[in-house]
Amino acid sequence: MTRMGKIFVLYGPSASGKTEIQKQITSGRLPRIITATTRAPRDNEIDGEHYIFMSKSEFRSQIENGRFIEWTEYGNELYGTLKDSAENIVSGNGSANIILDFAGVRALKRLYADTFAIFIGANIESIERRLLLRAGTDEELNGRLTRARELELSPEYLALADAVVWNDDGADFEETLAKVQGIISSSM
Ligand SMILES: Nc1ncnc2c1ncn2[C@@H]1O[C@H](COP(=O)(O)OP(=O)(O)OP(=O)(O)O)[C@@H](O)[C@H]1O
Ligand SMILES: Nc1nc2c(ncn2[C@@H]2O[C@H](COP(=O)(O)O)[C@@H](O)[C@H]2O)c(=O)[nH]1
Repeated sequence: MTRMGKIFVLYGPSASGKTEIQKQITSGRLPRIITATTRAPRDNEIDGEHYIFMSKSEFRSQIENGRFIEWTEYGNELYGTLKDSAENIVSGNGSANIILDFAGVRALKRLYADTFAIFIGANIESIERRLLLRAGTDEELNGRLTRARELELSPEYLALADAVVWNDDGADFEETLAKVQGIISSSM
């Protein structure tokens, strides 16, 4: 399929700033594809806005019915992109943005040649500080830190990126945002 637009994927370690960046880059010209998850909503998260929240049995039944273009397991939870959420955007000519993990970036790149992956990184100290501020269990915190150390900050993970932006503590968030916006504008 020939499309004019691109799908900009933000990926990277937990707490690197993907969601904060996504809030600022999402617009009529660059809508966001809302994904689905079985994890519990965080305090500020609204069903249908931040994620489509569903039970594991519902998620599994949607997998069996072929409703996902891709899905993954992260921690002990399932995450996936529903065809319905993506189809208006990917069947048109416009661009869109989405947050995915490593498996999701690989899957989307296989499905859509016009996928542009932006790695949003942060050093492990920043990730740990931010995760400690976020309500969550010790198990979740440790799982996310281990995953960041062992996988999400690895050269293999970064190798999928078409562009890399670091957002460590101490970096001015506005500058991070300007870098991401510059990358998107010049690639759209
Ligand atoms: N440059 C920065 N300096 C300090 N704090 C930051 C910076 N950028 C983002 N943060 C903060 O870090 C926290 C994590 O950010 P965010 O939720 O966007 O991360 P994420 O990559 O979407 O995480 P996850 O993948 O775990 O959902 C938020 O509280 C956010 O405000
Ligand atoms: N492959 C996919 N990965 C996804 C999807 N939605 C989110 N994610 C990734 O999951 C982790 C954890 O997210 P969190 O909100 O619990 O912090 C993160 O890396 C996201 O990028 C999806 O539909 N498919």
